[in-house]
Formats: sequence, C-alpha cells, structure tokens
Amino acid sequence: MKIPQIRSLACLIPKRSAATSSDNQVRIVEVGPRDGLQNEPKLLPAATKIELINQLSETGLQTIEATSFVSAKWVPQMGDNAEVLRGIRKVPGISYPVLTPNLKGFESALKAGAQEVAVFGAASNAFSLKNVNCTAAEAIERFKPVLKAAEQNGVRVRGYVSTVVGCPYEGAVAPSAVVKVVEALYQMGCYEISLGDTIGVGTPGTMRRMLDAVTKTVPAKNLAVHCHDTYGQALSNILVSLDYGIRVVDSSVSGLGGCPYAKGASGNAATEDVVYLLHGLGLNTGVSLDKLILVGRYICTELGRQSESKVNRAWKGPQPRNQ
Ligand SMILES: CC(C)(COP(=O)([O-])OP(=O)([O-])OC[C@H]1O[C@@H](n2cnc3c(N)ncnc32)[C@H](O)[C@@H]1OP(=O)([O-])[O-])[C@@H](O)C(=O)NCCC(=O)NCCSC(=O)C[C@@](C)(O)CC(=O)[O-]
Repeated sequence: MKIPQIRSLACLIPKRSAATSSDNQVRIVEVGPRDGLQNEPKLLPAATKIELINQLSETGLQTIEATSFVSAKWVPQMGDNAEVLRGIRKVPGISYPVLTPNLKGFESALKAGAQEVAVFGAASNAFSLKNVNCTAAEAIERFKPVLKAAEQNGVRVRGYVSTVVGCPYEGAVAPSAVVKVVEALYQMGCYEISLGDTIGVGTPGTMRRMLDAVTKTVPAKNLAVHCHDTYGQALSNILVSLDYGIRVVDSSVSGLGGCPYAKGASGNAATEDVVYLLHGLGLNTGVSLDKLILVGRYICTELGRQSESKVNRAWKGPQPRNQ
C-alpha cells in the first residue's frame, strides 16, 4: 500500500540559530468559560464563572473567551453573559472576547464592556441552520453590520468557521466550502479566523487537505485552529496546523466543551495537554502549566466531573527536563 506523503514536521523543532521568536511563540485562546460551559448540563452560578476566568487570568494566558451574547432560549448556560463580563477582573494585556451572532448580540456585548467579539459562521448549511437558524450565507450577511459597528467602536473582531472537515448533519465538508467562508470573514475585516473541527472528526489527513486550500487564501498568521477531541485526534491535528505556520490554538481548560447544536461532539483539546505538547516541542506559550492544572481541578470540582485532560490527571508537579 502506498503511504501518503507526510509533510515534514522538522520545522517544529526549534533551531536555535534560525528560528525567530515569533516562530517559537504560540498564543492559546482559552475557550473554557464559553465553549467549555455552554454545553454543560449543570448550570453554574455567574460567581463561579467569574472565579474561573479570574483564575485563568493568573496563568499567563493572553486571550480568554469569556461568554457569548446569544439567545438564552437557545443556550441557557450563557444567559448570565453581561453579569459575567462585567464581573471579571480585566487584567491589562489580556483580551476577553465574547461571541456575538448578530447586531443585537454585539450591542449587548458593547454595553457590558466588550472590547473584542467573535462572529461565528459555518462551512455547512445544515449546521448553520441548526446553530443560528439561518444558512451559512445569511449568517455572513448578519455579520456585516456587526463588523461595521465594531469598527465604529474600536472593537476587534475574530471570526470562526465551524464544521471545517465534517458536519454532524451533512458528513464530510469540502475544503472549497471552508475557503468560501474563511475568505468572506477575512475580507470583511476579521483579524483572525479560527478553523473549527466542531465535532472532532478530523484527522491529520483531512486537516491537511483543508489547510492546503485555506492557507492559499488567508495567511497562516491570520488563522487559528479549534479542534474538538471526539475521536482523540485533536493534538495530532494541532501538530499538523503548526506545520502550516499556524501559531494560534484554541483550547479549553480540562477539555471541557462542545456545541449544543452538534450532538455527540466532545470537548475541545484540553489546554493543559496543548501546553504540555507545545512546551515539549520547545515552543513558548507564556502559560504556567502548574497554575493551569489547579484551575482545571477547580472547575472540574465545581462541575462534579473528572478532568478530560490526561496531563491534568497525570500531573505530579513540574518536570524540568520536558517543561
Ligand atoms: C443567533 C440566534 C440568536 C438567532 O435566533 P433566531 O430565533 O433566529 O433570532 P430572531 O432574530 O428571529 O429573534 C428571536 C428572538 O431571539 C432574540 N435574539 C436575537 N438575537 C439575540 C441575541 N444575540 N441575544 C439575545 N437574544 C437574541 C430576539 O430578540 C427575539 O426575542 P423575542 O422577541 O422572541 O423575545 C440563535 O440562533 C442563537 O442564539 N443561537 C445560539 C448559537 C450558539 O450559541 N451556538 C453555540 C456557539 S457556536 C460553537 O460552539 C462553535 C464554535 C464557535 O465553538 C466553533 C466550533 O467548534 O466549530
């Protein structure tokens, strides 16, 4: 059997002489307080969410997605969005983006003090209809006034594209469908576009085919990956994306998460596992794994569940040679 050619991962091993500091720097977008909690059956009080975000702010993370300004009828877990965003300690240098699907969400977010928002589209129509009650193309139209209002108010906008390799309703998704949405968000003014494997079905093979197409359209420096771990492929898929020059990775403390409109999808790649992987590769995240482990344990205790992070479960303290 012919083995498909694997692109070299050699670029990941830092060459002290050649690698620039930006090659070695990976920014983690912590999505636990939003993606992590939006699908939890247990509704946490706002005070616990605020405590979670405040603890995460002490770990060295630069971006912590705080909540989403969506309909509480659709996602009751995010119904306390304004209270959470207003209640957190905003540490200078850390961004606390929130999801806004339309202008109504943006206006509420702005009123609650948001300085960065994220719009979220999808490469598959069936998922878009279930998630935001309109087609993928209609969702893009809803984003236009959000981008305009954001510009007028000096608010940065991140973009998401869901179902970049597979859809829970349509199956495999063609890279060309992803490119269309990524390009639209980029042209519209999103400073960064996060590629979501919403149901965690991607493999290094399907990720590569998608990234081959997407990185021809939008530079890797404007892309992020958002890998759910349903099939245990999230870390492998993140590794592949590093090979394409992507240096922004979304992850969720202790692997919490899932989308209420993507049944069966498990959590994101656990931030603890991602940090362990990246540090092991000699890449910098600025994140203290020791502190992160404690935050993961805190939120799992509050939720009454076990951590999905293998690193968190195994952690017995710093390991100087690897970390
Ligand atoms: C988008 C809508 C609101 C459209 O929902 P809709 O029902 O089509 O909206 P509508 O415009 O027809 O309005 C209906 C009602 O909703 C209200 N409404 C309208 N907009 C808002 C808003 N922003 N905030 C609060 N309320 C809102 C509106 O005011 C009205 O209230 P009523 O008159 O009936 O009392 C709805 O479908 C929704 O909230 N969906 C939730 C989607 C969601 O949060 N999904 C999970 C996040 S995405 C995700 O997890 C994927 C990601 C990002 O992580 C990446 C990946 O993994 O792939």
